[in-house]
Amino acid sequence: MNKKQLNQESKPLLHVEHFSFAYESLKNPLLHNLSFTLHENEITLLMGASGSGKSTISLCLNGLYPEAVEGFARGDIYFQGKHIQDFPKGKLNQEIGIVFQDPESQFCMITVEDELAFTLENLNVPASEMAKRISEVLQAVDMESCKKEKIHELSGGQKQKIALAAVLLLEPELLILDEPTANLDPVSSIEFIHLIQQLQKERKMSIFIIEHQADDWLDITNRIIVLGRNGDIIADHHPEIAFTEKRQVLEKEGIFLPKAYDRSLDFDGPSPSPVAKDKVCLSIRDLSFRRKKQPILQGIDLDIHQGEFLAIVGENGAGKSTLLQLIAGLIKKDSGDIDLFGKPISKWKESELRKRLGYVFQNPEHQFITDTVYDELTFGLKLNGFTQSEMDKNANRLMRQFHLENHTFSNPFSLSGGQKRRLSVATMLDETPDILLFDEPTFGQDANTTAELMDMIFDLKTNGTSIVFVTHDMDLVDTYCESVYVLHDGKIAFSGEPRGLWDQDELLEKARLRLPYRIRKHTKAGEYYDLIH
Ligand SMILES: Nc1ncnc2c1ncn2[C@@H]1O[C@H](COP(=O)(O)OP(=O)(O)OP(=O)(O)O)[C@@H](O)[C@H]1O
Ligand SMILES: Nc1ncnc2c1ncn2[C@@H]1O[C@H](COP(=O)(O)OP(=O)(O)OP(=O)(O)O)[C@@H](O)[C@H]1O
Repeated sequence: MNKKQLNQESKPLLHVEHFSFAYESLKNPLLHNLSFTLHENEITLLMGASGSGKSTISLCLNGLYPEAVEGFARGDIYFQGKHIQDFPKGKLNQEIGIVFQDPESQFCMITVEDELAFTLENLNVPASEMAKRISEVLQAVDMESCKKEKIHELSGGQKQKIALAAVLLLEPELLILDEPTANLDPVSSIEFIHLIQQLQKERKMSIFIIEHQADDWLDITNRIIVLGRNGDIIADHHPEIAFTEKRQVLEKEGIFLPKAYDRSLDFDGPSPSPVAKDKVCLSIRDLSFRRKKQPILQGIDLDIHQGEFLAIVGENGAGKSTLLQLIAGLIKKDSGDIDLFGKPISKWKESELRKRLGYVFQNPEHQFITDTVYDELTFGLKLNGFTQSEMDKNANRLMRQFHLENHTFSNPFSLSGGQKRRLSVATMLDETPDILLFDEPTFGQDANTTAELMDMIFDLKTNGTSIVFVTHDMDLVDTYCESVYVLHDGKIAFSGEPRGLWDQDELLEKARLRLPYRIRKHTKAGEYYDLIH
């Protein structure tokens, strides 16, 4: 088959006909009269602005919505020629496996092994076969060593791999992946895509992937479907056509063009002017931390200067989030010193510490404490005795800035993944602290919201706030950060300006990092096939 054609000649697998969907709590219907067909053996990417309804479609396709939510659907969905409503309970979820955007919401059991055994039990797999099936699937996602681990103790990227393993056990005909690489380190992300390609070939599955950045999927994707802001399909083409002939439509929607197609990129790269490193806000000396007697961090030295934009990078499980939690005083060090403005972090009063230091968690849901977006944005102000009109003014400003103005009274947990992430950042900006810790602040964002978020964070830095930024996106590190720390084997394996990191081939490989695109483009290094072969 000519790869440039859609898979029209393959057999249809799932057919959506005039399908519309509305949430009861939203003023306007979300999805409008959608009609499309997914074919056997096809790999399709679904793209669209944050909040356009991508996750909602995927939950409708496997019959979870509208049943599990307060919403209305109209139109029909057929799987293998049969209406999805005619499938026996539980059968459709097996045929159409879905890995949720937030893998945590998918787990029912405490340990990895129990979670996978639970899935097999539901499939009536005999106990004697279970151990073998569990080992095989953990091997496929490179997580064998975590079989006995508690799921809540895994890092974000590790959880994502376990969620995939659980769904693979179902041996679905159609696999839906909602932003599957969002929390993976750069090399794991490439390996994951390679794994999906292999699985697709071996199991002849169809795959439907929701992604904001198509770059690394391009080689294996047959088709791109784009959902517009008005809830209709605005493009459905082979990637090459979508990103050339339809590029203006996509750009208007705020969709990331793959870097290879994005002529607007400045390949010489901006170079953030180095901050004057005279004022240290936070200093870490010889910091060590263990979990269950295992060293996670050892002998860490790190200074955060006023107005510095500092990145912390490293492979999944390297200890990046742990380091942020130690800095924020949320967990206690085993040894060493963490001083904020010269005073040990443990000596600060909780209320004072929170004013000085803001922390945007890796999982936004861990941060929400109220029932509405408005309450979330005004929680701190209320505690500090601000008046109603001051709170309104502040909340309205933040909702406008973060495109949440249609969600004032929405429950934070009902927002889309990207909206949740933006809310979690916004809540830290009611009163700007001296240091802001961001754990992967841009995941789940489209091109426009990423650019806006980064510009906003950069403005904070320009006004003197220190930014500590955990990310897997080396292009952002290259563009925005003055300093970068690489965590590897519990230690700091590199610290300095990003440009000093990009020629450390051995370290980049060990720490599972990837060169930023502007350098890959010139050197042709770190391309898809270099990384997986
Ligand atoms: N359970 C729910 N109840 C009410 N509204 C919801 C619910 N889930 C999602 N929404 C709203 O529906 C819209 C679409 O959300 P959805 O998660 O489908 O978007 P998305 O395209 O996947 O976004 P993102 O790229 O940010 O993940 C958003 O405005 C969101 O706030
Ligand atoms: N609450 C916890 N209890 C026990 N172990 C944990 C806990 N949280 C994390 N860990 C373990 O500590 C190590 C470091 O995890 P951490 O979340 O800091 O990594 P990370 O670099 O942020 O990873 P990722 O990029 O995947 O988010 C991992 O091996 C993880 O399994």
